[in-house]
Amino acid sequence: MKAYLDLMQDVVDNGTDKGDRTGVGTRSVFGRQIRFDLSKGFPLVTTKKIHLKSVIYELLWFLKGSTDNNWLQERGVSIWDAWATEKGDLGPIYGKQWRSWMAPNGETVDQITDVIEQIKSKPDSRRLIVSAWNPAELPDESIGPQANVEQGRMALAPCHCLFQFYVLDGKLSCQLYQRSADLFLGVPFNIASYALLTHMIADQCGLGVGEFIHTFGDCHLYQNHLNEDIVFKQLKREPHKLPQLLIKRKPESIFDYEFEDFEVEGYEPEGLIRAPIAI
Ligand SMILES: Nc1nc(=O)c2c([nH]1)NC[C@@H]1CN(c3ccc(C(=O)N[C@@H](CCC(=O)O)C(=O)O)cc3)CN21
Ligand SMILES: O=c1ccn([C@H]2C[C@H](O)[C@@H](COP(=O)(O)O)O2)c(=O)[nH]1
Repeated sequence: MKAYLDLMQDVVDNGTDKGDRTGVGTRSVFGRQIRFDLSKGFPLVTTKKIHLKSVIYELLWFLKGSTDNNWLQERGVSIWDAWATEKGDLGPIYGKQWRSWMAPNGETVDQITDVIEQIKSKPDSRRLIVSAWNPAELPDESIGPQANVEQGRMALAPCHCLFQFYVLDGKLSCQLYQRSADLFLGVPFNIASYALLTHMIADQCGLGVGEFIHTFGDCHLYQNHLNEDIVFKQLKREPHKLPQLLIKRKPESIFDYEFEDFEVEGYEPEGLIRAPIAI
């Protein structure tokens, strides 16, 4: 995970201090890319402990097409609590756009089913894309997350907003475009989530895994993470060897995986580093 630490150092060294929507303030760079060869191990950050359980349940929740925070809460996952309404609604965020994007004729598009079908039938296609960026359902920035949800809009605009697959020599690669990236808290989750998704889709399509390529727009460190207890503490740590992902079962479809199907072997991280989240 040296690439991740190098990117963090790059933002510290070359970033510009800049205001942002949350009012916390960031140090930010624009336009970066890191890549991981998924055949060499599972890219789970080792310089602090990552709560993989939250990552796995969040991905299964996206794949179910759910935007109901109660489903996550029932499984002990609280990462979306700050954006949900009292009833647990998050508006038409990722799960909705991935599985039931609203078409003008009133029908819905299941982008996940479609992209898997395309990977299987047309692996050379250059259109193997899933987009969560639906301008018609973006939040109104002048009001808060819950008020947006009450108006039928997304609680938060998609950060990991578009991904594309590529098949070569029997291996599946995935590239993500992330328009906005909270490098300390969000990005380790995003890397692990898309690496897991690539493994699952490769499994379903009878392919091996290639690379995960992570491309960033506004890549930032929040000002309240830029201190000796958080970012600089992590930058002093040496990355450990990567763990291996084991998928113990191949279900009928991408939508039938369960939490217990995944095991990560050999994960020996440094200790947890807590940090405040910008809302
Ligand atoms: N500012 C910000 N950063 C994000 O990364 C982010 C958002 N907002 N809003 C929407 C989602 C929610 N995500 C989150 C939210 C919380 C954690 C977090 O607190 N992580 C802790 C604890 C993990 C846990 O409880 O499972 C960590 O140490 O990683 C991570 C990602 C990612 N997204
Ligand atoms: O998966 C995610 C979701 C969110 N983030 C971060 C990126 C930003 O710090 C905030 C979103 O604020 P915007 O003003 O909408 O850009 O959340 C992330 O890193 N990963």
